[in-house]
Amino acid sequence: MTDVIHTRAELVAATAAAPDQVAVVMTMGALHEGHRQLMRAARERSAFVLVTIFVNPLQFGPGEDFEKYPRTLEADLEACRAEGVAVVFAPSRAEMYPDGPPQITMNAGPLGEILEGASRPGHFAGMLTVVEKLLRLTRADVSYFGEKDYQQLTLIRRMVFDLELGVGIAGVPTVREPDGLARSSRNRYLSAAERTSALALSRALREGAAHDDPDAVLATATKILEDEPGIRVDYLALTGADLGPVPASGPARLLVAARVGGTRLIDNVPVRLGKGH
Ligand SMILES: Nc1ncnc2c1ncn2[C@@H]1O[C@H](COP(=O)(O)OP(=O)(O)OP(=O)(O)O)[C@@H](O)[C@H]1O
Ligand SMILES: CC(C)(CO)[C@@H](O)C(=O)[O-]
Ligand code: BAL
Repeated sequence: MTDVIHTRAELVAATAAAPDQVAVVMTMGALHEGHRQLMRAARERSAFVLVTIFVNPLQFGPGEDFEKYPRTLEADLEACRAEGVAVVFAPSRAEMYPDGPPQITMNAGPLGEILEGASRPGHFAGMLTVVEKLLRLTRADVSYFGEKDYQQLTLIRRMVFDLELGVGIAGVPTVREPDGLARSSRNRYLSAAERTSALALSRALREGAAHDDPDAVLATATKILEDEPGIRVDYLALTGADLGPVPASGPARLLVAARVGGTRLIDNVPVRLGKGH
């Protein structure tokens, strides 16, 4: 049985009665296989999985897709029931921000300024603010996030470390379509032709990551992206696994963001640099 609740009072009652650790999966709804993988990972750890569904206005900039973001609550609840989720918390905007937009918000620091942060100013401050609130409101023991949003995951880990939030953060590898496209709620905006163009992102990352030399990684990925006329690349970046400088050898990350028609997509993969890795 999955309880669907909308208020803080109901949330307090639900978590007080939790029979196990509170394992939280935070989402903006329009649930797909990627979200379901997070729920399954959470279920392995706890009998009490709580999913939040909230399209957080604070993390959307002017001209972004806050209004048109897909809202599919009934189908989302079906997915949560099928995954054995104990509680779905789907608050209204007023429930989350009873006094309007908060005056005190998170500062995402220097890691919040690069890549996604450079393209979406204020996005990570808004994201961290709601994640911190949801960690507290749900009394989470552990929370699960996808590597698809790798910079988000990295920043959440950093916030938990820097602010001693005392909650576990678990990362889950990106779930892909059989042809490689990373699952995303925004994929449903794509026409058939755009979806074909969008495949260049995962192909560029996959073929780039097959190399162990940074120049070859970037040259391979760049060529594939340049050869696809249906996309406009926002960034392609090779970083350390912590999003810092590229190491001479060892784990690194290759990240991309691009517009396909009117849709902005992101993706990333791990890379092993240096011979013998
Ligand atoms: N393909 C995926 N594989 C693994 N985790 C995912 C995937 N897609 C989303 N997630 C994770 O699900 C959680 C909720 O993400 P969100 O609701 O924004 O979905 P989304 O599909 O990333 O949406 P969008 O792409 O439109 O931002 C995040 O932790 C996110 O990283
Ligand atoms: C973590 C999150 C639910 C916060 O709004 C959102 O950024 C997302 O869906 O990845
Ligand atoms: N998936 C990250 C949330 C966002 O794009 O706003």
